[in-house]
Amino acid sequence: MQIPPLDDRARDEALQQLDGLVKPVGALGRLEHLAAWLCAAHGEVPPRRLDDVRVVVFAGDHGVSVSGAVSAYPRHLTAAMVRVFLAGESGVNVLAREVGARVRVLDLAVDDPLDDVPDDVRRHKVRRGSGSIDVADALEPGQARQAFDGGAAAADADIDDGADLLVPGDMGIGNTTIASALVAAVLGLPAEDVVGTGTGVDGDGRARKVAVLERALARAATDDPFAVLTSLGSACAAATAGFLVRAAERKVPVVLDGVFPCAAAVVAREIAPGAERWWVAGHRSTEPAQAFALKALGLEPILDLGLRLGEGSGAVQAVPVLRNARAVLAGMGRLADLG
Ligand SMILES: O=C(O)c1ccc[n+]([C@@H]2O[C@H](COP(=O)([O-])O)[C@@H](O)[C@H]2O)c1
Ligand SMILES: Cc1cc2nc[nH]c2cc1C
Repeated sequence: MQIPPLDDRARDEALQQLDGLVKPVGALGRLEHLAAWLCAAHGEVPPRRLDDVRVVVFAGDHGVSVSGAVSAYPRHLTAAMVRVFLAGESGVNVLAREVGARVRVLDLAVDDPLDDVPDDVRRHKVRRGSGSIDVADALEPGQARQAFDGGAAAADADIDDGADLLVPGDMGIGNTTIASALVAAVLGLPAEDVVGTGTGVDGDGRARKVAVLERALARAATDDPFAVLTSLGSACAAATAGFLVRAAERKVPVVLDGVFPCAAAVVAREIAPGAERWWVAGHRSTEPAQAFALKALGLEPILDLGLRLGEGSGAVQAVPVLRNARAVLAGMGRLADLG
């Protein structure tokens, strides 16, 4: 897939202008790098405002959560949370409202008919629950591509509607096991290194997750990124990858969230090398797999608040920082004008 480059001239021009603002050189730290990144993405100095921010929460279930062994919470909470997102009462709904971002939820593979929710929510639904990766492929042949295209269509819809910035969110009991599997497979890491405690499992729970992952990694075909999504991923992981790649293709910056979107990003970069240049990391999650993913993508998280909620909740809190980065470059005076 062809990913457009960022504008290095705009980046250099931005860095030069930042050095000339009424402050010691470099005094705005990483805010300066973020401002220069936005200039490179927009191809202009200063960059455009980031007024229209959209979060898409990809929701789905996994075979690994049926036994209740890999999460601190039961599987039916995924469907229940879809209704909470629709009611505007989830963590990300509240945090997004504070920054004026819109949130929508898409059911890719929730194990519930959800026939009480608007049809639009289910328009990209691939199946009810992905397969249990320790014993079978997560997806049937063709479903990874179908979900990837659904995620790309979701990005297209928001971009066509005027989005300046996109945020992929996730909701799915068992998601941290799937995210760890993707990171381990793509980066060649052992299960023991990538598995975390997710929603809050104890030591035994974490050991069960490691065992599930070891069986999955021993079983799975991982020769290309779509094979990885099919064998170890999920409909949501494939959709998130499609969302990320399409945003990059259309030159719309993305703020990544926690472990699940970052794991999807590692796979998406295999599908579309260079797409990662269009993404920033919103925050550092508590999951080890996210740290490995960010390192591999060359991304440094903006915030580090110990969050482990998912949903896009960390990424939306980084949006004001990005807006501030643009504002200082656009609004501060110049040292040269002091005389
Ligand atoms: O974003 C993170 O890093 C993160 C860390 C731990 C848990 N979560 C959220 O919790 C759910 C997955 O946790 P688990 O324990 O069921 O794998 C899923 O809905 C995620 O959005 C998210
Ligand atoms: C209640 C709840 C809300 C969530 N949001 C994202 N993951 C979640 C997991 C649970 C259990």
